[in-house]
Amino acid sequence: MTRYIIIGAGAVGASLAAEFESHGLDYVLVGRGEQIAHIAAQGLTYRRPGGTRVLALKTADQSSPPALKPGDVLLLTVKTQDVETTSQDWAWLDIPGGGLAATLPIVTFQNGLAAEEIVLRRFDSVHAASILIPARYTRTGEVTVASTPHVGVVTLGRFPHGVDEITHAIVTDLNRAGYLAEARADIRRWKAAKLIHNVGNALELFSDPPEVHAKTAEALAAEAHSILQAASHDPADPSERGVDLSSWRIAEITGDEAGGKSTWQSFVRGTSSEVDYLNGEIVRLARLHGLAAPFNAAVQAAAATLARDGAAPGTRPLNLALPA
Ligand SMILES: NC(=O)C1=CN([C@@H]2O[C@H](COP(=O)(O)OP(=O)(O)OC[C@H]3O[C@@H](n4cnc5c(N)ncnc54)[C@H](OP(=O)(O)O)[C@@H]3O)[C@@H](O)[C@H]2O)C=CC1
Ligand SMILES: CC(C)(CO)C(=O)C(=O)O
Repeated sequence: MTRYIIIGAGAVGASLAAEFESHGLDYVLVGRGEQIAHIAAQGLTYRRPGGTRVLALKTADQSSPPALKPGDVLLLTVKTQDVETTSQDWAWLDIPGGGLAATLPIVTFQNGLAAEEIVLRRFDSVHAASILIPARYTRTGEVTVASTPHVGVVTLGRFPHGVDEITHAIVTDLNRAGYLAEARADIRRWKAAKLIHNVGNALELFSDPPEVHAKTAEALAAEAHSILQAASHDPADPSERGVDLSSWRIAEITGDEAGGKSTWQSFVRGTSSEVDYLNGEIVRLARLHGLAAPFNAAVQAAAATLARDGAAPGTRPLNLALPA
């Protein structure tokens, strides 16, 4: 059985560990700070639509990683801004008995387009995952996943393109663990499609009325789509999915307010946000191609200044001037 080394014990990583534990897959969850110390000592409080469980998980602190074995697969579930350091820390670890961790397959779960390019500098077998999951981590030791009946939807492919035996084996294990997973040879198109959605994440940080947010989200997405196309990214269309999402839905879980995407969670926890790799990726691509992305640039700057000023989410309007 493959052992998965899940690096990053937040919303995506801890929920993967909880599902692997519940479905008999082998794994170790590697985290840092209070979060992993709490999970190791008291278990993970795992909230799902069917109820809340406290799960004892196999854990390690990043300061003393588990001894690696040939056949291990690394699942990278940190935010994009932590991918450079994390992949450097892991790539050059020895596998006792021979070889370096850089020879092991690694799966990048990050939103945006940057993670795979970073990891590919050190790892050969890079598998990119695009994950749709309403996972929330705002309280130490606790993760909520409100979707049902499947935990999340994962599209997975070898980066930059193709699928291999390892891709298929990981997809099989994710399906066993309760995810709706499929292998795709054109994973960059799926990552680009998800980014069009994620450029709207930052809107939850601002206090404008919902109808203004809805219009702003449309403008951000349209701008992202046209810049991605200009940069030859050809985002996938949802109709191309090989899995049926018709029964997949988000349920209400008592005790958690609605909304709360990953960017908002970072602000609530007072940690760094991924905005420079979401809206900032669109801005970067626009600049590389002699174009402009004014809406995404404005949202990136507004989120950055909110963080710079240590202001809480929801305390300022965005006040973005949209075309009539
Ligand atoms: N949350 C969600 O619902 C979704 C998230 N995603 C994407 O998944 C990726 C992960 O997001 P998410 O799970 O929300 O992020 P979280 O911030 O919840 O979790 C990341 C965890 O990684 C930890 N970490 C950072 N660096 C290291 C390190 N060197 N060693 C060990 N642990 C480390 C962080 O610790 P610390 O807190 O100390 O920084 C944090 O606990 C992101 O790219 C996000 O965009 C995609 C779909 C949905
Ligand atoms: C929850 C989801 C799927 C919504 O955009 C996400 O990708 C995020 O929170 O970053």
